[in-house]
Amino acid sequence: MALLDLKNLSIEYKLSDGKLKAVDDVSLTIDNGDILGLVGESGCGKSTLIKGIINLLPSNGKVTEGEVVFNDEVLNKLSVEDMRKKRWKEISLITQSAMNSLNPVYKVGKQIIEPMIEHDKTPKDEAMKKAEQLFELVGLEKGRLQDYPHQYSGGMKQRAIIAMSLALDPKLIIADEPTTALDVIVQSQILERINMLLNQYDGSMILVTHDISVVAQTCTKVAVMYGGKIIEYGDVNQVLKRPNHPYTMGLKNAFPSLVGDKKELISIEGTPPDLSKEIIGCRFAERCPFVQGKCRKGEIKKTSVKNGYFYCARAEERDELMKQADIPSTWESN
Ligand SMILES: Nc1ncnc2c1ncn2[C@@H]1O[C@H](COP(=O)(O)OP(=O)(O)OP(=O)(O)O)[C@@H](O)[C@H]1O
Repeated sequence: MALLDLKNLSIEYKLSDGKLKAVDDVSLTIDNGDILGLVGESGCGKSTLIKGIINLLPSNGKVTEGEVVFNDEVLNKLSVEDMRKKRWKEISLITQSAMNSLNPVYKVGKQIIEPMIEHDKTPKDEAMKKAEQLFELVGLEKGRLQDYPHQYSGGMKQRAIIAMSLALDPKLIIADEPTTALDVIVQSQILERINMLLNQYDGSMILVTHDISVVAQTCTKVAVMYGGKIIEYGDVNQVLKRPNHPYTMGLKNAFPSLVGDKKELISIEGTPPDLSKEIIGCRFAERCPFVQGKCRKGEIKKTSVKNGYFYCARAEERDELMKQADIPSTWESN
């Protein structure tokens, strides 16, 4: 049984003059120990998807189809109160704005140990010891536990929130661009340490990022989102070494490789589609250098591969497309 199973999940926002399908028929699974990278450009539906998973959609947002199954329980049918009980202990969320959720009137240490004492009935001195270890993990001095949030910089608050979200050994951490306020080296150090900690108790993580290099370094699985749909999903080694979808091929070209030779970075011209309009055919067609007539017609079929899938009308020609995708001139305005 998977820890998290998203089954054909669709989410819509109501607009004053219509609706917007921000998540379209998304399916994926996360097992214990998996670190899933959810990548894609701004506006492609990543935040909406994670808000849908934890039942935190704004009032105009709604799951219109599908299910979020976590530990054999359908989360999108739970009451707000039942869902609240699961947060922190079972599923913990780290967002950029979370750093504003530190309470200014309490010392940071108190805020970290309180959930351990309340939820897990951990004795106070043990909780404090764990808080110290977590601070070490995120690179904060333990003496800082005695400070108030206003004595912290933005980056320090971010680290404290990460420590807090790990305090109850949650089964699943959902981290929405958790380290972008920090510099690149610190980012990768912290992600590596979170990984090590999760490894100790087989915890899992969904890491939302627009940076495919971070995924390569941190994740076991990857879901590439574009225009509300996961257009490619699978094991990280498979997807990043041998991408099947032209958008993934393009993303790979657009980020520096962490290992290996320096290569020319090629950006993908254009912008993602407007999700408030109906999209017929492939949603990447407007920007795809390999677009043909058949890409603009009807539903694009799903092609299953080992441990994953992708949606491309030219799936059979994948090897040839990959060769062309490696050539910079392929991506010049088409
Ligand atoms: N409350 C809302 N009401 C209406 N539309 C919304 C709302 N929130 C997001 N959207 C729209 O849903 C789509 C997906 O947005 P979402 O924030 O999920 O994308 P994202 O990939 O997380 O982007 P970013 O990386 O910028 O956070 C966008 O078209 C966005 O404008």
